[in-house]
Amino acid sequence: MAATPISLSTHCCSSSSAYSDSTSIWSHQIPNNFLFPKPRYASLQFKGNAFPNVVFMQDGALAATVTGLENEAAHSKNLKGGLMSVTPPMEKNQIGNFDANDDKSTVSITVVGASGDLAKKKIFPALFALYYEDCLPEHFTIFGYARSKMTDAELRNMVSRTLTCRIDKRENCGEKMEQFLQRCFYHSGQYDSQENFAELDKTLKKHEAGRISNRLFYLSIPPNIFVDAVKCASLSATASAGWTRVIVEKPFGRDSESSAALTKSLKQYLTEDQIFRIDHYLGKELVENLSVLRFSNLIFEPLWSRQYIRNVQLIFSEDFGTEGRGGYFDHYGIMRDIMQNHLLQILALFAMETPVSLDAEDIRNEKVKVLRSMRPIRADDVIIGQYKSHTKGGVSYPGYTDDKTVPKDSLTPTFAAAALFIDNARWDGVPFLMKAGKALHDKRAEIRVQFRNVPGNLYNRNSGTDLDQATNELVIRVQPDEAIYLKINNKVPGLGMRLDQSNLNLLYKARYSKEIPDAYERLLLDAVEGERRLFIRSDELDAAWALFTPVLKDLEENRKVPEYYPYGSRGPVGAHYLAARHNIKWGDLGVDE
Ligand SMILES: NC(=O)C1=CN([C@@H]2O[C@H](COP(=O)(O)OP(=O)(O)OC[C@H]3O[C@@H](n4cnc5c(N)ncnc54)[C@H](OP(=O)(O)O)[C@@H]3O)[C@@H](O)[C@H]2O)C=CC1
Ligand SMILES: O=C1O[C@H](COP(=O)(O)O)[C@@H](O)[C@H](O)[C@H]1O
Repeated sequence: MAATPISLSTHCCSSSSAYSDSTSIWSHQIPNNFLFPKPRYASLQFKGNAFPNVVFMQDGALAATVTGLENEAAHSKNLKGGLMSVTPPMEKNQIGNFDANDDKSTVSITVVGASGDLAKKKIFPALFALYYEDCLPEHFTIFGYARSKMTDAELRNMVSRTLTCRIDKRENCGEKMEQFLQRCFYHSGQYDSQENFAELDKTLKKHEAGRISNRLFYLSIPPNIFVDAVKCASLSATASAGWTRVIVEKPFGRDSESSAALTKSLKQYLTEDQIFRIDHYLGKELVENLSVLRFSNLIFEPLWSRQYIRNVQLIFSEDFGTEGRGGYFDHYGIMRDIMQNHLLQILALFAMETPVSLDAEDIRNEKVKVLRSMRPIRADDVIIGQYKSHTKGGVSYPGYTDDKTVPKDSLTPTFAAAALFIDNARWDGVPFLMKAGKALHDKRAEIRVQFRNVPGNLYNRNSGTDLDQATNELVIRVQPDEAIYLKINNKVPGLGMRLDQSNLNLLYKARYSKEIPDAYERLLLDAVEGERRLFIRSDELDAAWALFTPVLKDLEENRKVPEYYPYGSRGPVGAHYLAARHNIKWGDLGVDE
């Protein structure tokens, strides 16, 4: 039989082929004893065949689904039955970006700042979850690097206290934890010492045992030492044969100027492709789902414009203060901590045009375009607040400036609300309201899309229901209790004609029994796989800072005094005035919240 070109790609943990690294091989069939990287899925796209068939291979099984064929079951059976063989035989390490069964290469993940809060809280637990789900390559090692003196055993002890198992999968958890911890090591060193990084390099090499080394450095350190650490890692501990990547945590500067300077410094040592700027909100399930909702359902995209959408609200609130992080926070404030990154990233995904494909560069190109179409925020369109102490039920909650690491006269906002505008054909005149605050009455992150009213208002005439007050609203609740729900008007059952508003509700925990992975799991896996779709490109960052820098400068230079709100309240009343100026009511005040 003549050979048929097929392109083969692998991706982990999801049966949907949102992205892939492809390797073209010439073959007409695949051997039934071929080892596919467990539990990743491999998709084989046969080109030049009569039918557009895609074969998904799961857990090494030869076929789970064959789409595009008339009789899927029969073909799946045939494939399982061993009709397949590869000519020429394919090397295992030809698959995708890495092959979990690949004996020739290894991935070393170094958590720089391993003794810190984020490493303990998020990074090590996410790495364990990936290990638990068999998503890490066969040969991997995790290194903790920080100045603190620790032995491997002490690091393992520290890490073990933070690990938990998936609620829905507890089998072998203790065993898996033990195996994971045996892959964790510690190296103590300074962040600005090339010598210390050269020692780390030696230790990494020992563990890599002559395999092709791929290295991922996670900078979980304060931003003022990012460049030192990158310099030393790049000059003294770069992978010699494989790839070297660096995950950089926010903040990426405090304004356009400092962000550009940081990018310039990082690029002295790394190419843009090696820099993975993390915004963990992009790794959240419902934020990922935003594009799926828009681009895979016919009913939403046609409504996604100024023609039907009255306003969009991006809301973030936490029911605790800056506890423990006041020192960091005071230098940044809520607009830099939450709005300029997390909320703006969501806005960009929400408002961008349809990308050419789901490839990282196509998506990021669209995000940059929409960000560059936005108007820099005006000081008039921003209100700021700061929480003050409050006693409730005999418990007293501290004010922001009660934190010992915060100056007593600090004017740093812990709450802000802003109106943003996109000056393009799709969104002209539609207010995008953002609201973010700490020490509020609840914890939530959501996107609310308020639609325009129904023209004609037939039911007002006939039954006295004012539909102008009962417009449709689509809510994408990012957390907690992930959900997508749509408020619609319906008739109250009975002989009369009375209207009611109800929710069409997709509540994730009711629909899916599987636990939702933490954002850091997805992002770490993507970084290991070289998938950049959910990381911020430098031009995106520039565009984001261009929107916020002028207003931040204005507020700070004029020492604008924040509106004080009690700990645990709904925030400053100014947020309502701001919304009212745009003829809008915040959606999170309703009964469905
Ligand atoms: N914590 C969080 O929830 C979040 C953090 N981030 C970002 O992640 C990064 C790490 O955050 P986090 O873990 O909270 O930070 P930490 O303040 O806990 O610092 C991490 C480690 O860096 C070292 N370190 C701290 N201060 C200094 C200093 N002045 N000079 C040199 N080394 C220092 C310490 O290790 P040692 O002394 O052992 O060297 C410390 O354990 C930061 O960029 C932060 O902005 C982002 C989102 C959330
Ligand atoms: O980046 C940050 O995010 C957290 C909130 O993250 P979440 O995943 O718990 O919603 C916020 O508390 C912190 O101030 C900020 O730096």
